[in-house]
Amino acid sequence: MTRTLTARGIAVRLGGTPILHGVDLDVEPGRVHALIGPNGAGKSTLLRALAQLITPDGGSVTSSGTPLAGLGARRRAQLVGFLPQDTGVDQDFTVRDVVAMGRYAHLQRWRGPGPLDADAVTRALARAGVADLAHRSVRTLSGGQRQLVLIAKQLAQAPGAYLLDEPVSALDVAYQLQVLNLLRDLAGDGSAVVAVLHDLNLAARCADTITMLHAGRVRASGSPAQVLTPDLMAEVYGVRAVIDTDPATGTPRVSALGPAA
Ligand SMILES: Nc1ncnc2c1ncn2[C@@H]1O[C@H](COP(=O)(O)OP(=O)(O)OP(=O)(O)O)[C@@H](O)[C@H]1O
Repeated sequence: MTRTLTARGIAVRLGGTPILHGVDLDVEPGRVHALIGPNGAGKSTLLRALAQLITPDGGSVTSSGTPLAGLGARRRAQLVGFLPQDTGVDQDFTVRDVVAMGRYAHLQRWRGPGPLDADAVTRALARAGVADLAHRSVRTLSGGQRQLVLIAKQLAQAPGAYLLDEPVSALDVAYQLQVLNLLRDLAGDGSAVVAVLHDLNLAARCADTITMLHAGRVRASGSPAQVLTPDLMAEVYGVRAVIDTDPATGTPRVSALGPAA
């Protein structure tokens, strides 16, 4: 399912405080789009608004022209999937059970899962690299393993757009690369992918486009080379940074050297 995800003028207030001020975002199918910005810039809030987990006070989110607001949960889950930043799980489900919950979006009303759903779950477990954990209780997993399991759940859900809040924050370097390659593969399949990434060099390597948020507003949006500039690093992060080209990957490389002058 190839669908464009578009946000226009997203405004959000939380606890009476304005957090997002008219944010626009365009994510094309087949593209990985990174959201970056300092702590508290509003990245998670924007992702939650895109996923309709919070109702924006203004603006709209559409999937290839279909407004997400007001859709039923099942239809919405076909269009967008969300990986939260906090992957804590309280209940005593097996890994396979959790991944199978991703199939909810595709089950017929009054019908249980069928062989196609079971196949989709098996493939998702394998693709996320957690097939060997399938029968473990999620409560017994490490933070990184839980992150991979929730990514597998999204793969089973197979939405039009994947929204991932810091999907590699708990992962070791090998799994970081595995997940970032997976995001590229999902885009290659025609999905729209939006990921909050704190590691700017990983964002530069993985993303086609980057949006930089600052204090609830889009400060810059474009290719990694357009967004990762010394001026914006100084203005938005308050750091003096040298940007060169990583000789191994050919993508921009950010070296933060100290506080901005
Ligand atoms: N429920 C809430 N009530 C009031 N303010 C909130 C609430 N949730 C978040 N905020 C505030 O909204 C702002 C944006 O938070 P958000 O989590 O979206 O930022 P972020 O860019 O994802 O940050 P981080 O990189 O630290 O995860 C912060 O100042 C935060 O304190």
